[in-house]
Amino acid sequence: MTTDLIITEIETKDIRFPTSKTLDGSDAMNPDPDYSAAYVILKTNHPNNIEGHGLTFTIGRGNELCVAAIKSISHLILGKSLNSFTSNMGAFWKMITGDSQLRWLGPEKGIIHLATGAVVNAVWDLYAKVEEKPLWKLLADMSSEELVRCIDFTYITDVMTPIEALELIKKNENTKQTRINYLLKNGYTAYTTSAGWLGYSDEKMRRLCREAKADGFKHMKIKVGSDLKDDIRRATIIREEIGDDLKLMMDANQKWDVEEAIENMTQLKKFNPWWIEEPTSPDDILGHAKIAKHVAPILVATGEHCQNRIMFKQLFQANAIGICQIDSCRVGGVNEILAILLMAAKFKIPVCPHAGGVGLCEYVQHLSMIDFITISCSMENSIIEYVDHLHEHFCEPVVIKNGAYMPPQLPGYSITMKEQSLKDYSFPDGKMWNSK
Ligand SMILES: C[C@H](O)[C@@H](O)CC(=O)C(=O)O
Ligand SMILES: [Mg+2]
Repeated sequence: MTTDLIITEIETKDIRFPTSKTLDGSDAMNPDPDYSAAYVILKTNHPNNIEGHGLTFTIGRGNELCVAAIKSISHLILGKSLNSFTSNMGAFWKMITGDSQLRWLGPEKGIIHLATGAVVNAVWDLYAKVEEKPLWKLLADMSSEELVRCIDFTYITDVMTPIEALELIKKNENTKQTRINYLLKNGYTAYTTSAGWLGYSDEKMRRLCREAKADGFKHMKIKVGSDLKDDIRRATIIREEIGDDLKLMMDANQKWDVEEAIENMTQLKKFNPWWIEEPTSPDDILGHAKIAKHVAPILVATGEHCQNRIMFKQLFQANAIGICQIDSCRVGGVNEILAILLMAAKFKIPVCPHAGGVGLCEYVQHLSMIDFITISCSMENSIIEYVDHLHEHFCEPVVIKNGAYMPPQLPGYSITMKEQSLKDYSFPDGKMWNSK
């Protein structure tokens, strides 16, 4: 069937969850997010009605702009066969990001690139469903040559060429199965952000810390950046609850200027944070490098707002980050993620994906697993973010056991939402938004 599978119709949806009511997901820069998804469904002529699903994450207002951008990209794939894309996934990605008129809106950044992420991920979801494999397995089963062919190396060949990528992947090709077996048995270590949202009361934070510890988490992240005195109070509480053995990470969500970040981290270093995340503007590569130099051995982490592989390349080149936080839909989907994973492996920077958002945990587990199986082939200092929200809306929600993500089993990219959830949380007409 693969050869004749045609994308016959493309549906988009504006899905929003009112998380601002409970302040889940709140941080110093984003005090009241409504976790949202610009959602796309690729319908096909498959006899079993197989569909490709994808989403890009936003935090509420403006989600409609991403939906509109997805609609604008749709003409590039409507009526085409899946096989015409999967026969050369790198060329497919170049085609999607290379539309001569749409490209002006980026290039490869902002709303148009968020929409690209949704569409590209939906095509990968469809591909994996048709092949009847979870995405991580689809990628793991590719030959090194096939995997490298998925990547557009434009603008990164000064750091990573296709030949170098092939050498890097081939080195560990023969031991892939050992790592797959390891994952199936032990999973991939998760860390939790769920206790540390900025809008939570001290009591709630204490309770969630205890629960997270009991659930087996060994790493926790808290939000900082609103007021230094509050940051110190909250960090004190967290350390009281989790003790000195568990690793603590801090996330400032871009709140500080460069010097301010250095000064504030001087005050916060007594809590022994492992990393400081998004200390300043995501576009300030030299600023990150300066902060990294001054706050060492605390590592600088960033990526959830890093718009493309070229920015990641420069962060690596400038020694600006010690942790690479890929985001499954901020950049243009799976293909671009593979390029970033390869560069991270070359620079020996651990990858700890961003997953604070609806659907992001479901997405990124596949990416870390493929990194471990075929690219960096290491889990040293690599952990996946976990947030305890909205998983009930997915057909295959993440499974966490003893603080680790277990490999997804169903075909696809785990991002298909339940029909009822898509209906109820549709904005503005779904029953959760329109109670009239
Ligand atoms: C607005 C989001 O919840 C953001 O705070 C997530 C984030 O920074 C993270 O998970 O890291
Ligand atoms: Mg963050």
